[in-house]
Amino acid sequence: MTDIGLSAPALRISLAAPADYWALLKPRVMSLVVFTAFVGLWIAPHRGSIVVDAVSILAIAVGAGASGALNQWWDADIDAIMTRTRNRPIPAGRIAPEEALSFGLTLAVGSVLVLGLTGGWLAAGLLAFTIFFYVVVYSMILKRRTVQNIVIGGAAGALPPVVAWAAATGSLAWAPIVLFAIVFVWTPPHFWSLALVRSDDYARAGVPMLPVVAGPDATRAHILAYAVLLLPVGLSPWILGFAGPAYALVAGLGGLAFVALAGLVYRRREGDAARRACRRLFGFSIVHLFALFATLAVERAAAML
Ligand code: HEM
Ligand SMILES: CC(C)=CCC/C(C)=C/CC/C(C)=C/COP(=O)(O)OP(=O)(O)O
Repeated sequence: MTDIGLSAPALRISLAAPADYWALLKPRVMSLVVFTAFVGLWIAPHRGSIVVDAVSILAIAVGAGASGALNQWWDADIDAIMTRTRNRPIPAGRIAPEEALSFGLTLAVGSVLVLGLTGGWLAAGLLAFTIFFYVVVYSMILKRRTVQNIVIGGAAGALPPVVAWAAATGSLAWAPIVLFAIVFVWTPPHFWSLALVRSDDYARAGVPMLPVVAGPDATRAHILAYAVLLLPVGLSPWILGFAGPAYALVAGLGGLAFVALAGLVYRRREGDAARRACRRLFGFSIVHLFALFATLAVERAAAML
């Protein structure tokens, strides 16, 4: 918070810097979430005007950011304990929890209403459900209670392309459900590769992440299993006929590279080599998901020429 310097205590006003509100939205993580939503809308068969579609994507982005702010409001106590998160605006004391709560709630309600007006009430209902799932089901209920927290909670991160498809078409279909499945299967290895390196943080905060509860070796086996599963799931848009050969190539080669990197995580169990393997898989997870969705979008753009 920036003290704007009025000296009498009754007149002291504290304002958080815009950068701190921005950080409440978890912008880097949400950028990829919003990109998957954009692709869900882009490949949908019926699209509205460019302005209406742009406002729909903006509403989904704001809803995602709002859920990040509400997550940080709820998790402030554990974020204060973990090295990775202790400098976030609430635990660092730069934003008051109640400010974050009203900021998050206002953006959440606003984003759902705007999406209702531009993309229809099916999409708005799905966005509201996604925010609810991340904040209430994942953050408030599962995260501190079950080792399967991120497997189930991952559904929230996988829903944005479905929300966006619904905004474009007013209905649902198999294609967005397949996109949901890709992000859903991708999330556990994405997250556990980081959790393996950060397991001390989670242990100190008392969060029952897989490496803390089941140990690193079981986590490595889970990572490898999900990486193997991601290969056919990643190829399914091509198998089902709504993606072309470029996509098949990216999903096939990228999926094999993902399995290979997960294999290295499985085999390298000690010291710096183990940590490097985890960081490499975490970094590649982001590149791979981006590449899958970007290729779908480019193929669709090429088909429209
Ligand atoms: C339950 C689901 C998920 C969990 C538990 C999770 C967890 C995390 C964590 C802990 C980080 C590190 C963030 C940080 O350094 O503060 C991270 C980074 C990231 N996540 Fe996820 N994630 C999930 C789902 C997703 C989804 C669905 C996406 C996108 C579609 C995504 C995209 C990213 C990106 C792009 C980063 C890197 C951000 C950076 O550069 O700092 N995550 N994730
Ligand atoms: C449209 C909409 C509402 C989208 C939401 C998308 C969503 C649920 C993304 C999950 C992203 C994420 C960073 C989870 C982190 O888990 P965490 O909160 O346990 O991570 P942390 O320890 O970094 O806080």
